Formats: sequence, C-alpha cells, structure tokens
Amino acid sequence: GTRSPKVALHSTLQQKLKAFGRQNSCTARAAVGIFYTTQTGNTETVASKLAEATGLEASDYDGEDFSELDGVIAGCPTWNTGADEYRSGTTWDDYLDTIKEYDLTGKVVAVFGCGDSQSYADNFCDGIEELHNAFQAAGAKLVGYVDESGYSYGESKSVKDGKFLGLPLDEDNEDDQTDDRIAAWVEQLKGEGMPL
Ligand SMILES: Cc1cc2nc3c(=O)[nH]c(=O)nc-3n(C[C@H](O)[C@H](O)[C@H](O)COP(=O)(O)O)c2cc1C
Repeated sequence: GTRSPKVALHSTLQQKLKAFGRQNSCTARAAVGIFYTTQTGNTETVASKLAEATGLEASDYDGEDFSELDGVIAGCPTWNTGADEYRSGTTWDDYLDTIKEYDLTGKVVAVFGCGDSQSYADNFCDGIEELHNAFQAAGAKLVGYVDESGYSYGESKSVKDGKFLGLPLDEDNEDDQTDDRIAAWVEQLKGEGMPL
C-alpha cells in the first residue's frame, strides 16, 4: 500500500539526522566514563567522590572496551606489592594486555589510584603507572599527572620526573585530604582536555 514507502523515508531521514548529530560534536555531549576496581572498597569510595565532582557515573570495571567513549577516568588499588606486572590485584590485571591492543587514539584518559603511603611506602600506588602505560600503549592521550611534592612516601613506580602519572589517594592515612585532592584534580583535568 502507500504506507510502507512513508515509513522507509522516515527511517532514512532519522538515520541521516543521527549521523549528522554524531559528526557535529557541538550538538552531542562528550561521553566520559569512570571505571574502578577494588578489593576492600577504598577505590570504589573515591570513584564515587569523583563521580559526584564530575556529574558522571562510576562503574566497577568488567572488561569494557571504551569504544563509545571520548574520555576515560580509570582507578585501581595496589595489592601485589613490589610486583613488576599485574600490580593492582584486581580485575584490571586480567585486561591490561587486552587494553594495550585497543586503538584508543583521540581519547583522553586519566588514572587515579589508592595506596598506603606509610605501610607500603616503597611501593606507593605502583598500580597507577601500569594502568597509565596500558592506556598509553593503546594510543590514548594521558592527562592528570600530579606533583609528588604533596605526598610523603619512599618510592613509587608511578613517579616520573617528579610527577605521579595520575592522582594518588591514600584512604588509609590521609582520607581527610581526599576531597580537596579530587576537587583540584577535576579542575586540572578540565584544563588538560578531559571533556567534562
Ligand atoms: C596485603 C596488602 C598489600 C598492599 N600493597 C600495597 C602496595 O604495594 N602499595 C600501596 O600503595 N598500597 C598497598 N596496599 C594498600 C592498599 O592498596 C590500600 O589499602 C588501598 O586503599 C586498597 O584499595 P581497595 O580498598 O580499593 O582495594 C596494600 C594493602 C595490603 C593489605
């Protein structure tokens, strides 16, 4: 009858409008995801604070491929003390090699981590560097490095040229500083191109 051509035209028009919307980023809000892993809840707690500060949602990482996102904020604890590889002791470790193979060119990524700067002073937040390097190998633009001067610790694999390669948080000893550290970091991320 006469109805089916109308429907076909209509859906073609809809597809064109959708494609147009995708091409014009000014009409579509950029998508940023916060992903964390945790053993005892600290990284989840700070991810929730980051979500509150950015208006985003925080998800427990479970192998997502980030293909639909413009930006990623990724957080891990450090449990495998002193380990060269698979330092977080959480789900990230199962996917680091997979993430390195992704093409995340054009995406902006920032890493945060939870650690204990007193009891594990010589491996403070070692997990940050490993997560950072996986996203860097995938071609992402890494932002959100933090000067080490605000922390007292011994050694960290996550410090290069005086900066942590992401935001270290210490819920065991310095949780009173977490809110301020997050607020400052979110402002820093905005200034460095994270589409928040
Ligand atoms: C057995 C054990 C090993 C740990 N190793 C480290 C470490 O190497 N570096 C570090 O910064 N923190 C280390 N921590 C501290 C945890 O990373 C810290 O408590 C963190 O907040 C835990 O995060 P989660 O609750 O999200 O798992 C360790 C803690 C335990 C109990």
